Amino acid sequence: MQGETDHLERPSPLTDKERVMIQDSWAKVYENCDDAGVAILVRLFVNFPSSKQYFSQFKHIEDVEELETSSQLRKHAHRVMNALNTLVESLENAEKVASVLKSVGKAHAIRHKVDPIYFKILSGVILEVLGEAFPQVVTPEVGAAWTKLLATVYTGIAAVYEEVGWNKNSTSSG
Ligand code: HEM
Repeated sequence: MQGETDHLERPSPLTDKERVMIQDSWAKVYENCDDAGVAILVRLFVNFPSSKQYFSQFKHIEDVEELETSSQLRKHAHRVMNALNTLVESLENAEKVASVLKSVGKAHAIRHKVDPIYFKILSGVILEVLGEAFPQVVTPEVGAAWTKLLATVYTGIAAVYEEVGWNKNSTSSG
């Protein structure tokens, strides 16, 4: 069991300053919520094509424009951005954060059978795309605060996966 817990090492809680930096920078990103969400998910699927395997409607699509216009992709982008918005709005409310992570984690583990590694990969992609799209907003300090938040999200999701008895070998992706 010990070997399984390294990814559950929780980052320290966000400081007040980090919370404010995240909320201020998110406000700019959220103004362009749909574009930013689609850019993030397209980057995920282009750079890590195996992450497409879970999406019935575009798992075989490679053309970037086709990916961008896929309604299943756009819908998921919207859902991801909405969930992130709820998290950012609730940074002061640990219970709310835990409940969002629980429902996202459970759905992806049990219903969608998504390997949790993709949540870690997605965190890196979010940072990369936001840094490129909003270089003035995402200063190194702001980037560091986001890194911490996204690590918290990932460890929270990984804990839920463990709680529901996630087993890599039971995926249907084969
Ligand atoms: C912060 C990260 C993420 C959030 C907040 C998120 C959120 C959501 C939400 C709210 C739904 C719809 C409700 C549901 O069916 O449970 C959903 C569906 C789904 N998610 Fe995610 N998701 C995230 C990451 C991922 C990743 C990394 C993958 C796979 C690589 C993934 C694959 C899916 C799939 C396959 C569905 C079903 C899509 C459909 O039925 O059209 N999600 N996600």
